Amino acid sequence: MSSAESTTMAQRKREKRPASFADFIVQFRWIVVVPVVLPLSFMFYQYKAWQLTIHRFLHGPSNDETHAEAIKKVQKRIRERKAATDGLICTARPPWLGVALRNSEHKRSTRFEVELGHLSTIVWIDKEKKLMKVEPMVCMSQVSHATLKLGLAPAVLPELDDLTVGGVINGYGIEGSSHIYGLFAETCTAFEIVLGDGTLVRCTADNEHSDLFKAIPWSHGSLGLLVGVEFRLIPVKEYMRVTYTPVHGDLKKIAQVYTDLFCPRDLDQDNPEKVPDFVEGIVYSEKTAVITTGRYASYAEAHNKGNKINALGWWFKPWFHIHCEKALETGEFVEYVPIRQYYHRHTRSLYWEGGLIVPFGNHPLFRLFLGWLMPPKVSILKYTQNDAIRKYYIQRHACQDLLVPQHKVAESLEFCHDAFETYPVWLCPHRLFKMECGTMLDAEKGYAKNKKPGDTDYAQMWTDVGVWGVPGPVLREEVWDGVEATKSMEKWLRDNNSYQCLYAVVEQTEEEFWKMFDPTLYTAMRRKYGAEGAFMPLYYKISNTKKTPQATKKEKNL
Ligand SMILES: NC(=O)C1=CN([C@@H]2O[C@H](COP(=O)(O)OP(=O)(O)OC[C@H]3O[C@@H](n4cnc5c(N)ncnc54)[C@H](OP(=O)(O)O)[C@@H]3O)[C@@H](O)[C@H]2O)C=CC1
Ligand SMILES: C=C(/C=C/[C@@H](C)[C@H]1CC[C@H]2C3=CC=C4C[C@@H](O)CC[C@]4(C)[C@H]3CC[C@]12C)C(C)C
Repeated sequence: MSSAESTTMAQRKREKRPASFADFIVQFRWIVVVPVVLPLSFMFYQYKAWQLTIHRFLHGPSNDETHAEAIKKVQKRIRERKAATDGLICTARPPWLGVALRNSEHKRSTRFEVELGHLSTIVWIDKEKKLMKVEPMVCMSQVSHATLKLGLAPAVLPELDDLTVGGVINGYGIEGSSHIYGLFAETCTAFEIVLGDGTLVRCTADNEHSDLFKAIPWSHGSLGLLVGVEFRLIPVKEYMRVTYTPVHGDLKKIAQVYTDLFCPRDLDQDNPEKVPDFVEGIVYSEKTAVITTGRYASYAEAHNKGNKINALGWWFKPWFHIHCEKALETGEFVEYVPIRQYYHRHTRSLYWEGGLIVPFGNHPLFRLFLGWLMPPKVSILKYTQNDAIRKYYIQRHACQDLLVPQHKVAESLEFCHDAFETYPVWLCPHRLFKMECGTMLDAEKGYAKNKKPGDTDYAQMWTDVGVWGVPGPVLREEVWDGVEATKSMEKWLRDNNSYQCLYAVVEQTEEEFWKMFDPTLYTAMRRKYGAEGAFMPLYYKISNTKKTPQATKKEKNL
């Protein structure tokens, strides 16, 4: 059945549903956001910047010694824990401060909180070795600020200023360069972990703790507390040469054009001539998409006569996804974007979620006079949202990412059209390196015997399909159930050897969860490194269910 036919079916089945109080509150949320949340967000960013400058002025730059002292505080706190009476360990970060959308019920149950807020400095940058060491609460804006002025950048720099290094490693972090380097955690060379008994271990891909090193990504702090990270940097140029390629056709055609733009059919995937530095797809409807590909470019190249430079990061410029959409009318075009502005292209509009929060946010007059206040800080949005808004985002809104093998992109788009009918959809490719040691995520078994475009012997190409926004039926005021849609997506993912991203709301049961993710290495590492009975287990942390005293007790006995 074609996606067009299935839409019509879905539309016919759905009954009308009158707008509720929650719809009303969400529609007029801007009344609080514009005069309150935006100025508060702005002040918060200024405060943070000054705090860092003053800290540096008073204490000088951080180094391995100051870092070691900071770790001791974490070890001391963990050693104070009485296993028999205290709750299980988690970080002391309040849920509203984090970027994740899920409920963080575990932070409302009995728990033993460990403060990591003081671990928020850059320890060093080694320009020669192209390595950087940071503490886990360092956020992405600090990383890009410190590295770009040296002509370097993390190989993968997840977008959104407030994401923390600890968060994108223990969860996941992706960017348009992930088709070359993998997810953020895969660009890391060492993790420092404080275990349940307060011991500090340094693990790397090939030392005696390499098993723990491989198990940390996606573990959400359930194996130990991450207190230091070393990761790779790459040299970057001043500009990104961006090509905007429009696609008109069905979802299969969109998936094909997208794949062809970065996966050479002759499988010559490691040839930089054939593979761009950056890739991203924005699917605007089941018939239209724009794929952007980027290549680093020097100042001299960008300023060659005839080249178009677009400093699209200025506050008065149109939001990036709206700008890209123009290619559907004008046809393919090329322009040069200053590199930092390219890295932060979706930040001002929170991808396209900003449009639901400030509906006139892309209006030229708003941009001109107040655009510099954007975006609202996710944490302040979370802090000021009431229960009706929180439930709306679970029941009447889509915010999920599906990680699917590249050869399943077309099918996943068709599925998403049927289940969510939410546009735009984000496409971001990423490599999954072949692990074969029971990591939670891995390339499909045996994929290398039948390699498809994008695959190499050591990694399979995957794509993050990001479905964020208001579903078609909700826009048409029809019945649509976000919980049911999420459950059907989770089933589809399990049936298709694919994965759900865990910053979002998870509805599947624990049993189903461990069918989606491989528990082998994770479970072994919990046992080997003494995390059982010390750190909250993963499913307990990410699931949406209320943490009753009974549930906590059961988890403690694990
Ligand atoms: N471009 C991208 O890749 C984007 C990614 N995201 C998502 O946002 C999430 C990150 O948000 P952020 O606010 O930074 O992180 P969070 O505070 O939400 O942390 C994410 C998880 O990691 C655990 N964690 C965080 N730091 C540590 C640490 N130092 N040691 C042990 N465990 C830790 C937390 O444990 P605890 O619960 O105990 O606090 C939590 O379970 C990512 O995981 C990603 O899924 C969102 C937008 C964009
Ligand atoms: C997964 C990616 C990006 C996802 C973003 C689009 C979402 C990540 C967290 C989301 C949000 C968190 C909390 C919110 C508070 C609510 O009151 C309003 C919505 C929101 C701001 C919500 C909006 C979408 C996110 C920012 C990748 C991999 C790029």
